Amino acid sequence: MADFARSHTGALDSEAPAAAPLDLPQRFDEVIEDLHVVRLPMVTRFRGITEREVALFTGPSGWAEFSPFVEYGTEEASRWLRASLEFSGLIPQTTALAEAAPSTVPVRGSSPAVAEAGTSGETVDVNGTLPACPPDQVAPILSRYDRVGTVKAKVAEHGFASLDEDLTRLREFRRLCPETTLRLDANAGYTLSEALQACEAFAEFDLQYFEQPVPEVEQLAELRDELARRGLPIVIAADESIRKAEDPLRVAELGAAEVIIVKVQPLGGIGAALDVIGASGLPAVVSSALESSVGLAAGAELAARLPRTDRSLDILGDRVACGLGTGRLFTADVVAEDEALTPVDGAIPVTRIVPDPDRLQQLAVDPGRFAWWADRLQSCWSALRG
Ligand SMILES: O=C(O)CCC(=O)C1=CC=C[C@@H](O)[C@@H]1C(=O)O
Ligand SMILES: [Mg+2]
Repeated sequence: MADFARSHTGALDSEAPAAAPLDLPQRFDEVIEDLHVVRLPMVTRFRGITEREVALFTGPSGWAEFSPFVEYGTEEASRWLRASLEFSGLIPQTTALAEAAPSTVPVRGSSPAVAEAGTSGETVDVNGTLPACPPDQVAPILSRYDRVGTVKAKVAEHGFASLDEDLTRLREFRRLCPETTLRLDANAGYTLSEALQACEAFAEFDLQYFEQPVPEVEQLAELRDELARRGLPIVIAADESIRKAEDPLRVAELGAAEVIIVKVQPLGGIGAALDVIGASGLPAVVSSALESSVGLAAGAELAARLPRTDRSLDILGDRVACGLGTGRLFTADVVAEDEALTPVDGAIPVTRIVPDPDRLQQLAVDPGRFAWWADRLQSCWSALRG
């Protein structure tokens, strides 16, 4: 049993937990045998960070990752915990998940601790991710992805002020990769009028879609109307606007996006994500939340179960390239390179990951950070109990 911090303050965010209370024991350490917290160094700054802390634990179905970004409060982070508990088998799968395609997946890693290992050999396509970087970094970053057919580039890191740098980086990208499918992601970095100017400027790059140019759902809808009025055929995707069960319906009702980006942990699990996709009726792309291979495995399982509609085929093609290639943004992972879910020829396998104990030790955070994560886990656990 891991040595969990006992100094839990019990201080929760004031809001109610994200979904119906779960019937869980009072303390999570009565259930979780083995908790590890590791720090993964990144090859470059991404989303403002250069290292990523993630917590890993195991349950009846195998290893799962709990890795809300450190600034997230308990209410939001407890959805991430619900996802990890479901993936580890510590809480039952939701109906959508249980009813989806068969779930026998192979196991990779040091010791196949999960009995139901299969040999499906299934893979899902991924996109490369190009962070906001100087133009001379474009080639070295892309070379880490070898033969990837789709790239997602981050723009608007400093809002509209980044536009010139973004255009220089994207021109360098197009010079190097004239045929590669390109997506952009502004992480809600523009106002509506800035987004319109940016779309005018980005139209030359032949985009598959543009992810979350503006923060609000209503602004996304207005942006789409105005793009149509100006005859700019840019497909808008919603990412930050899709976090709770009710969000996709609102996005669909307002016509705010033509594509939704879904992430397993923020949405509360694979089953919840499938519900969200079903409710919206919109084409979906699965993205990572910048996870270790353990967390990426849950994303790959969801990606393998994406419904394919005519609209999805039309916008996203035969095989949806998901944002699950982010293993390439780290310099270390919890399994050896040849077992990690890093893309090879633009795809990753659908498989369960068992971390390597030596790596868990080498990458472990210091006791203070471990105690912080154990405390956070307990807070989220208490919130889920309601
Ligand atoms: O989609 C990808 O290619 C990579 C994942 C990615 O972009 C993200 C991962 C984690 C946090 C987010 O800020 C970011 C995103 O906005 O999609
Ligand atoms: Mg995004």
